[in-house]
Amino acid sequence: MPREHHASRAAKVSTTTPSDWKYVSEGGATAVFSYQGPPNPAFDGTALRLRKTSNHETKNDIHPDDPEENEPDDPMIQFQRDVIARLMPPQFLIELRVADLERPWMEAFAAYHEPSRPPARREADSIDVTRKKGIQVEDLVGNEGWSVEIKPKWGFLPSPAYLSPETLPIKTRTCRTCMHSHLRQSKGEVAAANYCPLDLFSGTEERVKRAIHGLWDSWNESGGTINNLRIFSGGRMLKPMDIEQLETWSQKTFGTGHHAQAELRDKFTAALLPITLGTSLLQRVGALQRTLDSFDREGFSELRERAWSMRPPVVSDREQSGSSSISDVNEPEPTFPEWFSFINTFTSPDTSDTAFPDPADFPYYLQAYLLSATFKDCSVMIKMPSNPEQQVVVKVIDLDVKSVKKLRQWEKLDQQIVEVYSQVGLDARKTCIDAWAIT
Ligand SMILES: O=P(O)(O)O[C@@H]1[C@@H](OP(=O)(O)O)[C@H](OP(=O)(O)O)[C@H](O)[C@H](OP(=O)(O)O)[C@H]1OP(=O)(O)O
Ligand SMILES: Nc1ncnc2c1ncn2[C@@H]1O[C@H](COP(=O)(O)OP(=O)(O)OP(=O)(O)O)[C@@H](O)[C@H]1O
Repeated sequence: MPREHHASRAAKVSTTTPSDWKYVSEGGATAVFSYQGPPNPAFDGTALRLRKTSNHETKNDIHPDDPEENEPDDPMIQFQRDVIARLMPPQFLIELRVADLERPWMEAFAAYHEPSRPPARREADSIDVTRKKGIQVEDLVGNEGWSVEIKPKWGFLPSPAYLSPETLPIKTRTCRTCMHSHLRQSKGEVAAANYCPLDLFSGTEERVKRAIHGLWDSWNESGGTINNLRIFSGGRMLKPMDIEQLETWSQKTFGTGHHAQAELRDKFTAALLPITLGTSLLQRVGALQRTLDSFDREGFSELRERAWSMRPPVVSDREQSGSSSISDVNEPEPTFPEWFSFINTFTSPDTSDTAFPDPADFPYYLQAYLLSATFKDCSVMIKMPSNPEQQVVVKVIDLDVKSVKKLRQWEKLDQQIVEVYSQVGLDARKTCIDAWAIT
């Protein structure tokens, strides 16, 4: 059983003022603010990660029904401690502390920081002022020096074992992220179309260099709006069109301010390449993504169907919900004791890949699939030293628990990605090479 859980707690954030915090950035679920107030050992060098709430619909939240008065700690904290920490060396993880929040302070905080948020995000969601708990984290951007954030996405090609004859030639040639970028472009959306994660995960100099070039080019072409690459300098996110800001960063970092874009890209790549090649973090993330998702979405859906068909013929959830497809009904969210037992099995030396998974073991494979999704969506933060005494810091962030409520969405997205890519002519299809493919 998991140990009794007592997460460490942050000092009272309501003793700070909203203006002591500076907006850093945000993702789909949370927004992050760096402490920049008066010197205070309880907050210096830390950031606050706050949950957001959709302006339009209920989010795929794992604990939406908890009464407000006994809101649990953010599940990410226990998930990192009991699950992620069993798979990731500690040097790659950041400390997470519970930050107690108070409604009036949250309201003032959200109102103060709203103008700093990107318009598209403001339209979609808001800081959830009803939350009583946030997370205080080590600030990887800070006020000095510069940091790079890479969201690598999916670093592997699926095993062909469970693919349909129609999708097999497509999915084993072009990686999911490159196909997803194509889908986004076909819808007129921004995408990192010059970047292939299989290059980044390859571990070979030429290919990693190509991946960093691709990230830079997409960052540049998208006006810095892609989420696969973010560059921070002096606590602010750099934007390629802000020439003055770019020149200041270049001056401080590379000793000369004025560079042609290609020259700046080369300097950026030269700084990042040895770090990317020298860390074992990417290989570990890629290996976890791959081993936890060993049947692809298609094999997983088939296993799920078979598991449902084996259930006793009582009034099924499907009938109760009036639904005709299992895709519309969810299994319960795994509990922490279940996660604990999963990770024991997964890390056990006796666990071997089975060629034909038993549908009776579906709960295990469901957890594996959810955990794979966490690693497919995480980001790598690289904090460059701001003086010769410091070392480069490489951390993995955004290791949230994924919800079973996303299964249907993942199924639909997978189908759509392949369907749209199947319309690309054979000659125009990208060939992505998986350096770590299990043969
Ligand atoms: O499905 P994907 O691959 O597009 O990933 C989603 C991300 O889109 P991306 O492709 O990285 O731009 C998406 O990122 P953005 O909101 O687009 O920055 C989220 O990370 C989302 O996770 P969650 O809903 O916040 O838990 C991610 O959803 P999950 O698939 O991880 O559930
Ligand atoms: N420890 C940190 N220090 C500095 N900045 C951070 C830190 N953690 C996160 N950030 C910034 O805040 C952003 C949002 O955080 P995070 O990725 O955890 O949110 P999310 O909503 O779960 O993202 P996603 O939608 O990608 O799942 C990150 O992309 C990064 O730019």
